[in-house]
Amino acid sequence: MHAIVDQIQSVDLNAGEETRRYLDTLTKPPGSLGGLEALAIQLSAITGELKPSVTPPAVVVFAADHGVAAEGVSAFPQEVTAQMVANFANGGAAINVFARQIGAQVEIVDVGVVSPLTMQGVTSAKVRHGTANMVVEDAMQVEQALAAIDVGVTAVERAKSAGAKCLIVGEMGIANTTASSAMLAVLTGESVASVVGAGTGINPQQQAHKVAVIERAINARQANPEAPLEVLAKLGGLEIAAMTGAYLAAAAHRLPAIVDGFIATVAALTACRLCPAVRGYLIFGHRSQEPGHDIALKALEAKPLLDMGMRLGEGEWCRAGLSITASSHRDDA
Ligand SMILES: O=C(O)c1ccc[n+]([C@@H]2O[C@H](COP(=O)([O-])O)[C@@H](O)[C@H]2O)c1
Ligand SMILES: Cc1cc2nc[nH]c2cc1C
Repeated sequence: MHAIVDQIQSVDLNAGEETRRYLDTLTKPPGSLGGLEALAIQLSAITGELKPSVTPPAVVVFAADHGVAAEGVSAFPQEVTAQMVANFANGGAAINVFARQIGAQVEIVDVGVVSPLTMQGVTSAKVRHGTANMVVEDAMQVEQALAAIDVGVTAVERAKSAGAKCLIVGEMGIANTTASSAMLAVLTGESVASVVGAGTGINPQQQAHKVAVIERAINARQANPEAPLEVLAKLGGLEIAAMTGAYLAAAAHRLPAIVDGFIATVAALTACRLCPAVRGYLIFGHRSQEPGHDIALKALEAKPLLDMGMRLGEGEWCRAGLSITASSHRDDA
């Protein structure tokens, strides 16, 4: 496995307990701030500090293409991945607006977009030009999955060196709900039909086709559910691997990491299967409209902070959620 896993230690439960005791000294019935208190306790356990700060935050968006897009599983064509990367780089996407509002730097990382894409504002870290079509062959080799994990690790290390105190990970990849649904079905043993949703907005007929495509891929690839790296390589995606690496690195460097959306949660599940101690470092931002998200959250015993019907995937939670997270530790009352 990637060497970063050896650097991961469990969160500091004693620091969490100290914060719980402190919260109980404040002028309110013990525990009456519910989830906000749980968040404050978790942030202390992550950082080891009684009053940690989550600002400034960093947003990192990983982008890559998926060979399975050729099966007609998305409402959008593959070219949209590269178009959106250009949009992120030009500051015109939703995540740019939200990031500006919370004072976050944004890094866009090309970990495997099909087109060449050399433009200012995009970190070029292509492991390959999109994955292969998982119905026909393994999406990628295990070595490529490891290289993509490494792209995520180094992006987090850059953000930490630049002073980030919390990490918001987003993604862009046409057809990546197909890849994540396939991974999730194998990792949890749930039926494909129960995890698959409309993604970017396909109709019920196209959704039935998407289920059939994923079932064919799962049968053809025969990934071992107990081997997360194999599941990632055979059925996953380059940006999903990079996000997995980002969560591993966040844990290794004791940075709170926000898991935002369905694809991100499947990457988080993969990271936790690779190293269970990662779980304590993850904060679940919001509940996506994608039906598989509930299944992934249940597998992680996670309760998201917000439920607003969002299903973008760029890191959109950050605008609404960062203020909640930050307020759990504001000491100006
Ligand atoms: O994060 C989510 O919950 C989410 C749910 C549905 C779609 N998306 C985004 O839409 C793209 C994948 O959708 P699709 O239909 O092409 O598989 C990809 O760019 C994701 O960022 C994201
Ligand atoms: C337009 C568009 C923007 C996105 N942002 C993240 N995933 C996306 C998918 C599409 C299709």
